[in-house]
Amino acid sequence: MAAHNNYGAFHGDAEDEVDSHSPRGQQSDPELPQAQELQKPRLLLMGLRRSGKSSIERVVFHKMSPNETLFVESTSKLRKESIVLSMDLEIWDFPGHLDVDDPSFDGEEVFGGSTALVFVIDAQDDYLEALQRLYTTVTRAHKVNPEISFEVLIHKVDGLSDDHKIETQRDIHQRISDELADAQLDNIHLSFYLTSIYDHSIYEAISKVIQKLIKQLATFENLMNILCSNSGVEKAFLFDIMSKVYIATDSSPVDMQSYELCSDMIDVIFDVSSIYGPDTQDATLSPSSNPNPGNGQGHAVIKLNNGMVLYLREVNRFLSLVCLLREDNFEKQGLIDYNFRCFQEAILDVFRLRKHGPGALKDKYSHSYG
Ligand SMILES: Nc1nc2c(ncn2[C@@H]2O[C@H](COP(=O)(O)OP(=O)(O)OP(=O)(O)O)[C@@H](O)[C@H]2O)c(=O)[nH]1
Repeated sequence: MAAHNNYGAFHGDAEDEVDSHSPRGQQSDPELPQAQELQKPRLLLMGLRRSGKSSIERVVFHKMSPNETLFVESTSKLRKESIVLSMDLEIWDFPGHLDVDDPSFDGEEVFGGSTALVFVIDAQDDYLEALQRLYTTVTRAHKVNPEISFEVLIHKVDGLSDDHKIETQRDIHQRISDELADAQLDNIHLSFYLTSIYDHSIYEAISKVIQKLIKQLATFENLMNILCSNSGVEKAFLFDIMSKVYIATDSSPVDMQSYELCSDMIDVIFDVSSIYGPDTQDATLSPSSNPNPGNGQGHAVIKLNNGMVLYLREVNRFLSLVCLLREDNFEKQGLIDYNFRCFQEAILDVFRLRKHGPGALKDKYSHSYG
């Protein structure tokens, strides 16, 4: 153990060794791209002390309730975690006192193998020190790994008025852009999100961060566009059901209200199904607390009192599609179901192709292989 190592990570004293965690007892799905054939994307969570990093990770990936995070202890050493969602992911949660200029910090190792750096700024606090840390972290990381993406969460905005939120984002953006420009580093791109664990904003932001890690995102989006335009669907989200992160949506703009409705549907359906649903192998929808996988056949409908319908269809045991459409269009449910089956098959083909290469679909599309 390195005596003066203030992040305790790479010399064997990390708080948790890379610990394979799958929420609610899941195992990796052989149908999905797995770590051995993909390099597992690694997300770094950084920020000052008590900015809310660990809370974000616990709320989104461990289903901790926001109020419980009040009792989360300050992180003293790096926590590494391996998360199995619809994709494998590694998350490294750094303690707030981490100094990337400290000689014991191995920037090559940390930034070299990482895909995204999520920097959390506490918007309820004076953020000048955080901006200074953001600048040093970003410049160091970019030097080591120009491919790494920078995601800045302006966090705890639940305490701010709408005007104040916008002003804070503008100010933070301006200050960091000026500093980077002064150092002639304006080629570094940072994305900003206003977040809070007390509403859906944190899920939306993490969804966007995760989507950047998905190489097949454009294919998923295309498939969703085709499904929506041929089925009269206004908006559709492909959700990772355990985290409620959406890994893809169609290309129409995301409005927060539709996202909240679709995301809440997952909670409602899985809560109801965990109480009233069958708890055996034939469970069609796998309830949140039920380790039995769904079989990709589950579906649920909620008719809203404003003439809209929410329609959920399970794609496989990790993913569900949630659509928002007009009740009139839902009259052609047979057509929607047929289109959904084509969509489901195409999504699963993408995963097979990714895992096994073009040969995986040889029998199915023999004409295209000569
Ligand atoms: N109001 C509000 N409080 C939050 C939010 N997110 C986290 N917190 C609170 O912020 C405090 C610190 O959260 P942590 O997750 O421990 O922060 P951290 O960045 O991991 O802190 P260190 O472990 O010291 O690096 C906790 O009391 C959380 O309840 C948020 O969105 N809004």
